Amino acid sequence: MLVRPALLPLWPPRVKDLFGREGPLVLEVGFGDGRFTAELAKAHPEWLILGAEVSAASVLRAYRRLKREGIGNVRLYHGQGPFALRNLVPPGSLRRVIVNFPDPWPKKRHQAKRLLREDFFRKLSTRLVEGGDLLLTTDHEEYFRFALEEAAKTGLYRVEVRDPPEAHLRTKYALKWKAAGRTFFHAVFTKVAVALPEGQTRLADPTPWPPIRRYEVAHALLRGELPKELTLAKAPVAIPGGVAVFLEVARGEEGFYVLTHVEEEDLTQDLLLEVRRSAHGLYAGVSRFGSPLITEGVKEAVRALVRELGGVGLEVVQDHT
Ligand SMILES: C[S@@+](CC[C@H](N)C(=O)[O-])C[C@H]1O[C@@H](n2cnc3c(N)ncnc32)[C@H](O)[C@@H]1O
Repeated sequence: MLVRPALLPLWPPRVKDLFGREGPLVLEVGFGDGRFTAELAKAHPEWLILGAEVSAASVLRAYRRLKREGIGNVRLYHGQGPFALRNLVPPGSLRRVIVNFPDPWPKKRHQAKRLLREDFFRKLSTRLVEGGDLLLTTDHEEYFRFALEEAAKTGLYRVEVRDPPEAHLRTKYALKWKAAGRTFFHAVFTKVAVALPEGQTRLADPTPWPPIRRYEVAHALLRGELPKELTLAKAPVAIPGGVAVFLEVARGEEGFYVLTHVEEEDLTQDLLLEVRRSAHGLYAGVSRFGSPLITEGVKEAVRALVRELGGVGLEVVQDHT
């Protein structure tokens, strides 16, 4: 029931491989405790529902609920909605996206963190089927207006403002805000066109916004003695579309573990890099711990680590970064 992208041989996976059968595909972003997801799955047993949620505690809660209720047509992904949309959903395949009570990020300086921005609506158009839609329900009027404006900027959606369907008012947050006497807002954004890459008048690329590229390995072998201490620059390293930061270095039996934060477009990972003895020399590269996704950004972080090791006199003999 849990989707582990690192273990999938293909991005995006075929719908049949993910769910064991074909069917109308629906994505819910930010499913929280999963009570709405469970109700939706039971009300539409023919639907295939992929949920994305960044909170690990919520994923666990939803996972237990779905298991308890014997629900088989839901897959849960622990991570960002845009990541799921980009890498787990084939282009032109989504019937519906559901967003119930998205985090509103009310402060002006935090608005870039909002999910329903112009860029998201553009990308979404590449994954929705013709006539596919996004349903938004929220208690936050300012975010609601913001989402309407952002979608309108794209010219890719027909938007209808309606009363929220009853089922969308039974989520955990809906019940909380109902008890507080809040008003609810609901809109249906129906795709009428797909975003074209700049300068193009028709869609030539069969996979607009292609999935993130993954790699098998990211390591180097170096000649020299393992240093007694390893001190790495704390300054962020620029990587394509983001940054990497070495947060902490810990000493282990065979060498050092470097807790590394890598932020790329649609993907944020905290992973371990290792500098340790191996049968072929000193290994500097990604640790398998936590099955990280080896992306261009992760490779760039390894390159930065190798550069630092070069600075303390270690010489690269094999470079697989
Ligand atoms: C206010 S809660 C609403 C939860 C649930 N939909 C409900 O109505 O009870 C917002 C949820 O969205 C999740 N979330 C926020 N940003 C997200 C993102 N980019 N991708 C996936 N989940 C996200 C949060 O962890 C949180 O569980």
